Amino acid sequence: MTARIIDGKAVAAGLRQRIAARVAGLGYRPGLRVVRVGDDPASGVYVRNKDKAAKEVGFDSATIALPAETTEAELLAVVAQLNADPAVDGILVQLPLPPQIRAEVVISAVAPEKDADGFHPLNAGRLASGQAGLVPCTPKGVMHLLAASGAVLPGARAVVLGRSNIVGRPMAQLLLAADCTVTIVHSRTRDLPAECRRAEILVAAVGRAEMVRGDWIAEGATVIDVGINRLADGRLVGDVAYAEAAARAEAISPVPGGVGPMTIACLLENTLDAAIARRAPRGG
Ligand SMILES: NC(=O)C1=CN([C@@H]2O[C@H](COP(=O)(O)OP(=O)(O)OC[C@H]3O[C@@H](n4cnc5c(N)ncnc54)[C@H](OP(=O)(O)O)[C@@H]3O)[C@@H](O)[C@H]2O)C=CC1
Ligand SMILES: Nc1nc(=O)c2c([nH]1)NC[C@@H]1CN(c3ccc(C(=O)N[C@@H](CCC(=O)O)C(=O)O)cc3)C=[N+]21
Repeated sequence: MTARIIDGKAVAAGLRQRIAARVAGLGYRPGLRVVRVGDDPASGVYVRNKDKAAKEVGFDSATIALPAETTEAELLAVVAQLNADPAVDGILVQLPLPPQIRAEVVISAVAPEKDADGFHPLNAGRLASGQAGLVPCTPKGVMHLLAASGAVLPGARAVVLGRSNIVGRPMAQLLLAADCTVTIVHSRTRDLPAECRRAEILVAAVGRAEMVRGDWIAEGATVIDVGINRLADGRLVGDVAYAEAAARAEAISPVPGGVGPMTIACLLENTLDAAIARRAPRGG
């Protein structure tokens, strides 16, 4: 058996098309601002891709590039200005930040209703308590991919590999909200291969190139690979050994062309949802 490929590029293109159609009917351009501190080359590519995708769906999008020596207070002042700007619907502060800036302080300073990343503790708390809010883009993109692949979630055993605030934890919350039986595994888990082999749905977000081997995968599982790892030879690989896993899985997402494009499409979706919620408040 060789697995069906879950084509994130195609699913993301479809999502962007639906977003563009909704934007065309609005009568205004949703505003997105991406703030970048320093010039980490990897971030540069992502930031450019975000800006390009946002403009293509009709957003008013701009990147604010600040020097690497920017202080926390200076960054907070920029965030405050964006919070107060009525033309701005979505704010994203690109991570990682330089060491003199505390990421959690900056994340908490973004207005929760403009938090396009869904990283603010209020939005994280809403997700954990089953309330509506802005949801982190990468796990949200994974849910779109699972839906597109036809995976049946209620009652399914799902294993999430990784527990970061950006991917693993919110991923587990979304799968739980979709009625999966969820297990989170991490660096202190005793027997990772055995835990992963129990998964009907496996989401890998560890940041370790090809750590998940073929014999960690149950026959017929759906595998979503969030990992983006650049090898010494320049190749981009996921957290899953793709060929080995594809020999056992029923469906699998590739890297590149899997979760990555979905993350960007969901950033646009969050910004559009934020614009609609903020500009047309219920009862207002
Ligand atoms: N496709 C996309 O759009 C995105 C992709 N990514 C990619 O996803 C991956 C994960 O990102 P992120 O969550 O931010 O990473 P973090 O480094 O923040 O978290 C990694 C998690 O994996 C766990 N882990 C690390 N090493 C091991 C190990 N050897 N065995 C078991 N568990 C381990 C850690 O456990 P512990 O908590 O115990 O330390 C931690 O919970 C990266 O490759 C990143 O590049 C990230 C964001 C977006
Ligand atoms: N505040 C914040 N929010 C983020 O969402 C955020 C961040 N900071 N910092 C960095 C990570 C990483 N990330 C990716 C986005 C798109 C691709 C992507 O489009 N990847 C393509 C192409 C990859 C390539 O060719 O380099 C793919 O996988 O097919 C990957 C990774 C968002 N992140």
